[in-house]
Amino acid sequence: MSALVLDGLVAGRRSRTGAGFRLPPLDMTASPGEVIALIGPNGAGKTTLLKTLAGLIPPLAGRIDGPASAAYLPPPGAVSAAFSALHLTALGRAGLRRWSPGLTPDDVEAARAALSRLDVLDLADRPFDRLSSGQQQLVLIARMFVQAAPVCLLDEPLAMLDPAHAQAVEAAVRPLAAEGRIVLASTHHLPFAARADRILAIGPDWIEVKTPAYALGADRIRALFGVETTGCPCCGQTPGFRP
Ligand SMILES: Nc1ncnc2c1ncn2[C@@H]1O[C@H](COP(=O)(O)OP(=O)(O)OP(=O)(O)O)[C@@H](O)[C@H]1O
Repeated sequence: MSALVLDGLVAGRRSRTGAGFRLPPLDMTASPGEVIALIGPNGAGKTTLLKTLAGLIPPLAGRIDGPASAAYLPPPGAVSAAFSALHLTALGRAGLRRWSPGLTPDDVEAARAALSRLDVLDLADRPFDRLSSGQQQLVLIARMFVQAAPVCLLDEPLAMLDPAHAQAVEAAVRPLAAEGRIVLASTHHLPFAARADRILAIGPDWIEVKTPAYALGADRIRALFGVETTGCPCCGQTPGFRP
């Protein structure tokens, strides 16, 4: 799998008057197997950047080179589907095989394996729309496993989750990368960001990609959120760092 190379990428939103939202230029190379956490205050531009990387919003300037396809996981509650969890997971394979009027045995097998891997095979026959937010997140991450996308973009995967589901979702993220994918995940949960390989922080007029130890230092947290803390401004938990 190849690296994701951002060369002077400017993500933003155009407005009719031309004065839309615009992030500073971003230069970054992400390697296969890397987990990068996106942090920044509300409205900083995390979703805008992820959607730009997913090809859902055109860049305002610069280049995105590397893998041709990316899978985008929207924030919890954003996906509505009347299919079963198994069906929705299996549909992740739609781009990988010839057109078929229904699911093939291979689709079903791949979906069952992915759901089982995330310990949610018991949800297979449940309608996706009737699952809780945390259950839906796990199913959508299972779909990422069958999608085989080299870049996985997760928009606040831990939002609205209780500690147990947050732990389960976080535990599912690292294996996505361990299979050689590049994972970018936005979050307001700094202990989760602390366990990433690198942190992409979006400030008021700056953007930087640093180690967790640097990005979560008191100075950078103050610059980013305007709060005095060495722990997570949301939960007070002290971030831990990967060795
Ligand atoms: N569809 C849209 N059209 C125009 N501007 C938008 C649109 N969506 C978001 N914006 C603006 O773009 C800026 C960045 O928003 P974005 O959703 O990317 O921030 P975020 O960092 O993901 O925020 P949060 O942490 O609150 O989810 C904000 O000023 C927002 O108002």
